[in-house]
Amino acid sequence: MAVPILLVTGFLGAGKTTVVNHLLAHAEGQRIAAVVNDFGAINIDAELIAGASDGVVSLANGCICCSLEGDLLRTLSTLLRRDPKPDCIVIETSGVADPADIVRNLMDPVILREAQLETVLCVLDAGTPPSALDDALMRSQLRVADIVALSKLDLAGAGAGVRMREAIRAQRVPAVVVDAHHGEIPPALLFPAGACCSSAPREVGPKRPAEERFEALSWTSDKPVSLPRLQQAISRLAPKLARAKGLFETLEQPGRTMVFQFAAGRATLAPGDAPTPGAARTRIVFIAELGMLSKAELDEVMEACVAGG
Ligand SMILES: Nc1nc2c(ncn2[C@@H]2O[C@H](COP(=O)(O)OP(=O)(O)OP(=O)(O)O)[C@@H](O)[C@H]2O)c(=O)[nH]1
Repeated sequence: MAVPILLVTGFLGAGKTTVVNHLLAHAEGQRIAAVVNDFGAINIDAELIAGASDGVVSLANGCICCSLEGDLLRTLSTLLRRDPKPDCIVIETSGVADPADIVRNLMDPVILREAQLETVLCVLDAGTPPSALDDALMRSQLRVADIVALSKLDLAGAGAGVRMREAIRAQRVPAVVVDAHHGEIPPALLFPAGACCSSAPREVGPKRPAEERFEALSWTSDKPVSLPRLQQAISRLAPKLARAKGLFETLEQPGRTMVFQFAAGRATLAPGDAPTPGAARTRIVFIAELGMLSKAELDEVMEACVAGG
């Protein structure tokens, strides 16, 4: 019996890792292997996924729909040779990935013999302006989906779910639309029992030329950051950012890792796990549209956040 694959797509910061985390935390004895793809050079997502030490494979510094396509197939082959085999595999794409290309890559005959794409889930921030669904990348992420999960309904305000459903319908997206409060989606919806072998091969359109639209810039330091200065730095950088995320220690609370997230113009901080041995104390990835932010500007703004900066 082929191992079912769940492909999780969605725009930068939509809530994909949150969904994968919830799924792994509610695996109920299922062996779920996860492959996470970070567009930036630092594997932030792998560290943010529960139980990252076993079962989670990170592919960073590129996109599995184009530059890391071979790595994805090799990783899947390795996962499928594990003994015992995983019961299912989750692939979390980066927010800039075109899932149609990944679907095409998963049609590789060697992989197809043992693993089959079961469900494509697109996570969509319910606060996304409906006009943004006209964007070519978002449209591609929605079109290939079997299920669209609306995230951040708690932030989007009354009526956002209804408005978003209408906007999705207007795009003629045939997917089922569900609410995902903080990543909560019933696992049975994502891996319907016994459905795998019966699913028909998917049709994928012609390959689109890779569009270099975003770039990821990393900033690391072995020093902890000053929290107020970091807040100032993020306010300065925010207008230029599409997404940022990172792990760091603060001067105010040394020895504790904080998780920083910036998505859809909103920044949050939360306590993280214990510091990772051997990793830099501060690791932040910034994603911006090409040409919006230079490394020199980023370094200048961020260096002011560390002790003595
Ligand atoms: N309030 C609220 N926050 C959410 C919800 N879902 C996700 N988030 C937050 O949104 C931010 C981005 O979520 P992620 O799950 O990291 O998003 P992502 O799509 O994996 O991001 P990339 O992989 O960088 O594209 C994090 O701060 C999450 O905690 C939700 O339903 N409600």
